[in-house]
Amino acid sequence: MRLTVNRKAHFNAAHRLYKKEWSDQKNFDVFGKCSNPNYHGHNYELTVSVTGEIDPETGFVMDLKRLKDLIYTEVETPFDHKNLNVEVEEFKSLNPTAENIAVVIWNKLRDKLRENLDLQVTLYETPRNFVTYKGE
Ligand SMILES: Nc1nc2c(c(=O)[nH]1)N=C([C@H](O)[C@H](O)COP(=O)(O)OP(=O)(O)OP(=O)(O)O)CN2
Ligand SMILES: [Zn+2]
Repeated sequence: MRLTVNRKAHFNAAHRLYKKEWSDQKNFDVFGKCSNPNYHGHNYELTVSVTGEIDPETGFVMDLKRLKDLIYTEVETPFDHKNLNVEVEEFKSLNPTAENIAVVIWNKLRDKLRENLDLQVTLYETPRNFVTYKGE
């Protein structure tokens, strides 16, 4: 019997969607207002979902306190109140779209979870724009 435990988190961050090889006009044509050279911010909402068997001894799929601490260390501390393009190593050479941010978060958390647990991340960039990634 496999169940999913979920933990929500949030972070505020600035970004700019652009390709450095392109002119500001071409970036605007492709990425619109999110290519503003002076950056802009989002209130990102994250849901991390971990699926596995219930441990008969603890009754846990995974200790949600440990999941909370992992998200804090791997996501909130490095991303919250940061300019993603400028201050976060992964996005110095990777466009910080919601898709790419979700993949980076998934990879960071995947490394810290037991192999028999499945992981999905859902990232809201705005209240109406969100992406999901489960490593496929
Ligand atoms: N596939 C993607 N498309 C877009 C992304 C993205 O990360 N992946 N990002 C953006 C912008 O960064 C931003 O998310 C869009 O902002 P906006 O259009 O203002 O979105 P809203 O939901 O706030 O817009 P409403 O008009 O209020 O619905 C663009 N595309
Ligand atoms: Zn944006």
